[in-house]
Amino acid sequence: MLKKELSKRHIFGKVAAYTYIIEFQKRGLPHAHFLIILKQGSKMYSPQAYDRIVCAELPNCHHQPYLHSLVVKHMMHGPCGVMNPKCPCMRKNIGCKDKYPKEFNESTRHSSNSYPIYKRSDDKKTVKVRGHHLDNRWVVPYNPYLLSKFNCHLNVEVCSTVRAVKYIYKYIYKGHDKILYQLNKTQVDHSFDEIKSFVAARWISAPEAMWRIFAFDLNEIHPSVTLLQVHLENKHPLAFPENRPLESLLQNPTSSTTMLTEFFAMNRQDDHAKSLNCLYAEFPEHFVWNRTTKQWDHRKNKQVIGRLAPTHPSKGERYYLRMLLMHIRKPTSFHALKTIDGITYATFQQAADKLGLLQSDDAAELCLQEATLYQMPSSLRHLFAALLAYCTPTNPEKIWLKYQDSLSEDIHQDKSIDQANVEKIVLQIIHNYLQSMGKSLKDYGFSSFVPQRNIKQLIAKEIESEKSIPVLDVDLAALHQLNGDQRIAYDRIMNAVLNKKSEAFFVDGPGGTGKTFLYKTLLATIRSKGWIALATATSGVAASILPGGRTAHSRFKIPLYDDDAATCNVGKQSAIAHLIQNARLIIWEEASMAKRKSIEKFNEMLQDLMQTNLAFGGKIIVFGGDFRQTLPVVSKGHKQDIINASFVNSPLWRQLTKLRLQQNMRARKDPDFCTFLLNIGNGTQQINSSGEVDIPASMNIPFIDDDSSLETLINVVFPSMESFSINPAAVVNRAILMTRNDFVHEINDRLIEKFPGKKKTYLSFDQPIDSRDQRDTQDFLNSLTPKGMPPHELKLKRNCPIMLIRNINPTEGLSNGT
Ligand SMILES: Nc1ncnc2c1ncn2[C@@H]1O[C@H](COP(=O)(O)OP(=O)(O)OP(=O)(O)O)[C@@H](O)[C@H]1O
Repeated sequence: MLKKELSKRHIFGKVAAYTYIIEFQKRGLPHAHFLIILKQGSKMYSPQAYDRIVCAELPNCHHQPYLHSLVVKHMMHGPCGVMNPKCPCMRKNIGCKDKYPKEFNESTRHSSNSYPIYKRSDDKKTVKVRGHHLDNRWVVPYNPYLLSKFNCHLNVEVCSTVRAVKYIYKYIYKGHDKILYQLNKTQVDHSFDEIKSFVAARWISAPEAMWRIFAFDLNEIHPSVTLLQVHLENKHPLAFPENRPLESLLQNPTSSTTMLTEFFAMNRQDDHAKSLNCLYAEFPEHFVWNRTTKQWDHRKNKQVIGRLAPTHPSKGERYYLRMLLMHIRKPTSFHALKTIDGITYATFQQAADKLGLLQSDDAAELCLQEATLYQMPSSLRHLFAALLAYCTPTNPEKIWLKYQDSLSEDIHQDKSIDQANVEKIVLQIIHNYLQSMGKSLKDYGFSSFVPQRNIKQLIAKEIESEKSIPVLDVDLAALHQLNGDQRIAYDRIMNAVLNKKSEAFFVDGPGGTGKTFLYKTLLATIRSKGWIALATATSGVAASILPGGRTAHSRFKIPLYDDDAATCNVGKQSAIAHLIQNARLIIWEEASMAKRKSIEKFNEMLQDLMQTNLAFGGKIIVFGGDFRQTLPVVSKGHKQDIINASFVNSPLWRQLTKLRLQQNMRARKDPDFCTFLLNIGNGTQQINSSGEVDIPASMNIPFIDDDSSLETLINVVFPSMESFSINPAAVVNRAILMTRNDFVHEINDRLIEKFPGKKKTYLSFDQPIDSRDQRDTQDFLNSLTPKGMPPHELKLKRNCPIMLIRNINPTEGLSNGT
């Protein structure tokens, strides 16, 4: 009925789109979150327009007695705060999470990043709710018509800013609450399979069960969205049963038909489709995809929106194909998409360039041009490789030709090398940099470039660079400092290495028990004998701590994305394959943070290289980590998804020899802190009545007010900024963790002001797609802080710590996260 009021009777105006989700909470009663997007002519832009729909005041009890009684009954918040500290909205130190009571306001006005601030007059009118007298500051915004009609709690807000809209979307898509429970049964055989006993479960109350039994809608998006396939010619995914003969699959004509190929076919053969002159994205508005016949049928009713599957620029031609599909109407084939003004181009990229769809490479060029003024050729080559890898310029060869001289200046000095060879050498160096980032110069055009194929030379280079990793005396001497547990682990591992006995280990130790100390000792011992020991870690930061460390993903070319079919990209004849075959020991630190699939793919690659079915190809591997610390990151995953993705869930886990380190070496002088940390990790720390762990008072900074408490925290963590500027290493061991990006920016701003030295500010340049919008949108774009991007205003000082967010040069330790 509510849906009908909104979308059929248009009580708020003509509706362009809506989405809603039904939720069940607390005692299980259903409620809906509805987001309505109005059509252009109906959109509200002014506070006066908001007032026509939303009210946040008590109505007049004489003129509107019914409405007044409903507001009192359903729309008064709390009371909370001092009147009722136990109200469910109350949060420690913050007060009411919904920020009630609100302020009095003479009139409705815009607010910077949330819902509007509604009119709440200070008219001294109060009502008695749950034993307390409440005024207009406690009224939850409502719509008088809907409230009177439905006689229930119905909060109506105007989403006047992008942030408010994003918040609502988050609400709508956040999914259901889940709980995790463990089944304990009497063990007959005394074996307890920890993994199997974890089962994902959803709490369903009786009303929700009824809702589902009657198959009522739980959510809806209107218009619905059809996702359209985007693939290169004959490169579409095909699903088929495992035992189906490949021949029959190939003979089946529908094996080669997809949404895209049939879109082309319709544009060639169907008169209606031809007359529509559609873009691919518009096509589903008129035709519906029949999955069984794999054909587009004429759409009779229902409104839908078409969306092309997103593609990242790094996907090369597929990205440019998508771009063309977004702009070319009624294409009849892949070939037709490449044909512009009668000329057929070799690639989709060239066609897109010809159509003027590609951004100019100005920014990349300007950056290189500026750098040529003061940087040495070797740094310039690094920069050029980074620009290729991260800025995806549209015409890299053109930029290369323009700056070739500056990029080759040093090699040119060597008069024994002729011009043609200088070019080859410089391109090879750039190619090598790109390879360390998992890319190749070939990915960026450079059709005439032939990478150095002399495999013997490449093998020698890889082995040479591993063997040249310096062995530090302190790491060698550390052998005599190992504590009892470390010594046992060291002896077990070295015994396997010396006797070439295939075995895989897992070094399990809570933070600070000296895992890294042990790895460094092992690496030093083995390398000092002239043998190869590969040091890898899941994260770039951990890898940078180990001598010669690389991330496991980059070292073993493990696929980054969860693609079941993908394998480690290590050819049997490649230099890396030889390096792995020759390695006496492989260390993988922070394996607890790696996804089990990555480790399973690593195992398959080793079995393939070593031609054996033994676990990890019979190599001696030392995995390490601490499952009490960070687990694998599963995007938008719930606890159960994270547990499922963990190494412990892999069949390989059972094949590892577990070595335990227990003595905390980092905090030997603070045993209370050690015990506290360990208890948290083990889940044995006592919890309070709300199910939370109380942080001991000695570790807390008392809350006085936002400003002074934050200042105290900063002073405790960074007591002397002066000393850090002399000894930069001291500062990188300290950090303040925050829950939100805007808090991080606020603290970074404060810290950089305190840091000694002259401040330098770097500004980013934001550009809207349509340059005519530059004036209106620039400030807004500058205010955005998307993840993985530095802020618009980046303030730095010499020696201040920074964290890289790209793999600039992994071989030199400049990887993401370091
Ligand atoms: N046997 C030892 N003798 C002296 N110092 C040690 C010993 N073992 C470890 N340490 C020191 O203790 C500190 C913690 O060790 P380390 O960083 O190796 O622990 P970790 O288990 O890797 O910790 P985390 O899990 O937090 O990374 C380091 O400063 C290290 O030098």
